[in-house]
Amino acid sequence: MAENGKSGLRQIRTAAPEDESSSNTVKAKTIDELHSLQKKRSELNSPVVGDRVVGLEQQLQSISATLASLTRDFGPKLVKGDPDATGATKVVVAAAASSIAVSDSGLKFTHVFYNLSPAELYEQAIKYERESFITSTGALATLSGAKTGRSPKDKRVVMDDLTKDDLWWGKGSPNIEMDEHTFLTNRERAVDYLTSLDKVFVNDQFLNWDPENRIKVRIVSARAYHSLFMHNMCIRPTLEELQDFGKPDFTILNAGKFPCNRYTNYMTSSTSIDISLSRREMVILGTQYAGEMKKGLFSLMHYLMPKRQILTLHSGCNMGKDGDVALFFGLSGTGKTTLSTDHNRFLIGDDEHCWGENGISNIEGGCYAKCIDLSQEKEPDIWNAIKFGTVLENVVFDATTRVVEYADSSVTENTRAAYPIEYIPNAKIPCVSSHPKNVILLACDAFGVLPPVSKLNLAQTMYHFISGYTALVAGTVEGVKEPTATFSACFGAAFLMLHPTRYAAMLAEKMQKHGATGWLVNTGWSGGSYGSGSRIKLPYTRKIIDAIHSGSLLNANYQKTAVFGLEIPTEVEGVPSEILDPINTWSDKDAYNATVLKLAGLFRNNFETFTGYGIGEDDSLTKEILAAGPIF
Ligand SMILES: Nc1ncnc2c1ncn2[C@@H]1O[C@H](COP(=O)(O)OP(=O)(O)OP(=O)(O)O)[C@@H](O)[C@H]1O
Ligand SMILES: O=C([O-])CC(=O)C(=O)O
Ligand SMILES: [Ca+2]
Ligand SMILES: [Mn+2]
Repeated sequence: MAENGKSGLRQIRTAAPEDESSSNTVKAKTIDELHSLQKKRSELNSPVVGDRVVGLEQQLQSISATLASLTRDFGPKLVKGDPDATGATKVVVAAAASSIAVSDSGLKFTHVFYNLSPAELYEQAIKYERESFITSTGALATLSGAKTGRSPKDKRVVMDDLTKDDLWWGKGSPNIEMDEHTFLTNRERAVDYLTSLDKVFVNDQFLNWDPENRIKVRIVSARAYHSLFMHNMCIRPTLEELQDFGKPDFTILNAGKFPCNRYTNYMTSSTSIDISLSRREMVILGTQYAGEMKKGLFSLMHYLMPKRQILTLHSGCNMGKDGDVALFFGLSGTGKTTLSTDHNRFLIGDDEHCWGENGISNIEGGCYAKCIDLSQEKEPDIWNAIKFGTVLENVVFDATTRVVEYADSSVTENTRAAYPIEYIPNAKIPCVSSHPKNVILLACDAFGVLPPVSKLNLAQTMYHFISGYTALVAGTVEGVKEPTATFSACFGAAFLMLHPTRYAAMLAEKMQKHGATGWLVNTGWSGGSYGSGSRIKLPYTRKIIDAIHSGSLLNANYQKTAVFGLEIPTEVEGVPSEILDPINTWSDKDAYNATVLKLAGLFRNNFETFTGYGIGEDDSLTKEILAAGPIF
């Protein structure tokens, strides 16, 4: 050890440099003054026209109206800005008619964080939400609490004059009825909770990139996590658009962890997600899972858009360099996000779209990718999107380095990343395209009997669209893991508002009109069911998708499978030919045949509920659709 002073350690200067009073010192006399130099007045927080601060007062009035209790004739007192900021000027005191307060709640202020930037939301999350951390790549890691997925059994819709005859109710429908009074009870509960807080987050944003059918949404929530999630997932308004925002078309009151009251009518758990289409409001009680907001708005679109002859799709969408467009339908976990995010194509969107007169438009401004087992090599674009601004839900990371361990499912299998769509380098902004050439139905078949790819005729496309099949492996519970079939009409029954055949009829009409080809792609098992076979390799699925896009698969040689009657190609470039007919990959052929029949039986049973409905003008298509199922 060098301790003799000649070791090369730098000398410590004790004397002040001679030029101390010159240009290297700050222009401040106190610490507060110094700090105040750091932040310039933000255009976003206080747009100024001339010497007048615009918008603020209107925004606060409007938000106060949003948060008004229905039993009092005025909204809460709102203040813009951070309650904890030192020397914060209470910019504008809003609303609350100058009545005399009759309860304590009328005396207090609630601070409003209006459309904060990601950086500000990070600071709020890190400071006040214990479960928030910055990962090694700059994402905001957080926990969604007790719920790590949606709660479809707690999703209710108000049955009233508007919805009674129009909506899909009863067996198979995701819309559990509730009455208006109960909705208002829950609404009041959410409002009282939110206004009892010192601060709430408010996002004013848009849905749908089609400018003629854009919907204005307001989201009021209690957590920076929720505000950043929606900032990423909805379309972000420009400053000008925000100033002209006016009244929202739809509002979400998200009380997050605050539960519903089990003594309230209809309540079967402490969670309730309630939609009133008449009031154009959604109330969330007892779940912090942010996907409820995303998919609640998707349900809304499933009601609003078909009224305008626009079809809503639970699908991804991308476009080739030559302008060819593909849709990717599929239930959760089947590959919409993974396969629509393609380095060689432009991304229109990964999950929710509209198909109207002029083509496809994305409903959202962001993507929501599954992260379990995410790898840089297999999904580079998604990997690289996980950076500053991205919300990472329920992932596990190294306590010191903050490096995320994507293989770890200790919190949940459903780990997720929510990022703005422009984080994908080849996203097409604005997110609109022409009509699709290919409609790809994705199924993750854990039984391992559906072919990796089949070409479908229109009737088959409709049969499989209405069936909405996938089979994932049941949970991660110890013991035997049997695949269970899931059928979800239109690959998104959980979000449908009208009867599935109404969407199916629109899809058939549009596919016919625009000459789109249907495909069924199995992204699940090959070589046996779950347990003996293995999941089809992602690079093979990508090759199959490439061949669909390029048009080469359209003209390949085909053969027909027994039972399901699917047309399968004999060759696909880059894919071993022997896997294209699944029977080749099973060593036990009897087991294969038995499994095909088992799955066919499940399809048939499921389709029985639809046999009484017609699709299209006459009954010819309906008959063809019924005949397009498995024959055995
Ligand atoms: N052959 C394959 N094809 C597609 N995805 C695969 C394949 N093999 C494994 N995977 C994995 O399956 C998952 C597909 O999930 P993805 O996020 O694309 O689902 P999604 O359809 O977008 O669902 P959601 O609607 O819930 O967002 C990814 O984790 C992906 O890595
Ligand atoms: O909504 C969610 O939680 C995830 C999703 O995209 C889906 O389930 O389709
Ligand atoms: Ca997705
Ligand atoms: Mn989805």
